[in-house]
Amino acid sequence: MVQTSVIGCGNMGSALIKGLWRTGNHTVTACDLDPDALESVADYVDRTTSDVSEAADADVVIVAVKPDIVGAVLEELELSPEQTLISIAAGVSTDYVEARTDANVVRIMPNLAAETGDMAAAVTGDAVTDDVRELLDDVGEFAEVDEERMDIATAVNGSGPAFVFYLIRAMADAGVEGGLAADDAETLAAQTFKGAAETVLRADRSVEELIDAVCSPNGTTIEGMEVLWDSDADADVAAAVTAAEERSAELAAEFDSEDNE
Ligand SMILES: NC(=O)C1=CN([C@@H]2O[C@H](COP(=O)(O)OP(=O)(O)OC[C@H]3O[C@@H](n4cnc5c(N)ncnc54)[C@H](OP(=O)(O)O)[C@@H]3O)[C@@H](O)[C@H]2O)C=CC1
Ligand SMILES: O=C(O)[C@@H]1CCC=N1
Repeated sequence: MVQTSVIGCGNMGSALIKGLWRTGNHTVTACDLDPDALESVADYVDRTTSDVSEAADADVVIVAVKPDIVGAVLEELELSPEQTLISIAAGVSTDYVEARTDANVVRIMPNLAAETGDMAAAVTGDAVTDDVRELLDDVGEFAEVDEERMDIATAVNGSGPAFVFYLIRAMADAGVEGGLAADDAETLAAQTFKGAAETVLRADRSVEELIDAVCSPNGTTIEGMEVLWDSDADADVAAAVTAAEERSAELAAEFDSEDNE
């Protein structure tokens, strides 16, 4: 069992906690100042605390607070070089965290799907150990990337679920417009995204080949694809990703300038 602490049990921290709980490989301590946040994860952890120093008693400490709180939490957190500190904050560099702890620092950009064991994560840093890889494997898929790629990874897989939720909503709304019950439309749209994603991950065909496979000659899909190919839908998705990437870089620049003050 890996002793793991999660500091900050909001949207992302609680998703990681629930994902880790499902694996059965972790003894988890949840730490948050908000009693309601602790209450919401109490069924998935071994211990809850509002005291950061209690959360320090772990092999792996995941700091899952908002970026602007990371510095304050690190000030309170005394760790040794034998421990691993995982930082998941958007725009907060490995250097920023390393300068404030003695622990091995690993920077990860996770996503909300950790909760169901379907997380896509980017990880960076020299201290990525097999234990960290195992943890990431436990809750989904991961890619090891250079630190300079963390802004784009943040946009693609960190913010990405929101973009996909938006697309699911658009497809479900079209279903409702066509007469499906709202619940059915949402289930059909969401399951279609899930199935399509699984197909991409498992098939040995390219995305283009898979589109071809759905488009029967003189059939229905090609009519819809013609609309998409004639639209700016791909450019709009790319613009959303770029906007998120730029914001991540902006946050990183703010933290760098704080470091140099
Ligand atoms: N949301 C997402 O999908 C993703 C988020 N991230 C990163 O995860 C981090 C957390 O984001 P998110 O979960 O959305 O944020 P939330 O605000 O939902 O969660 C943060 C939690 O930390 C608590 N907190 C604040 N100060 C402390 C402290 N000193 N000690 C312990 N707990 C504290 C907050 O309590 P209170 O509300 O009372 O302040 C809150 O419960 C961010 O750095 C973000 O960049 C990364 C990938 C995806
Ligand atoms: O929106 C954010 O800043 C965080 C980081 C990636 C997803 N949510």
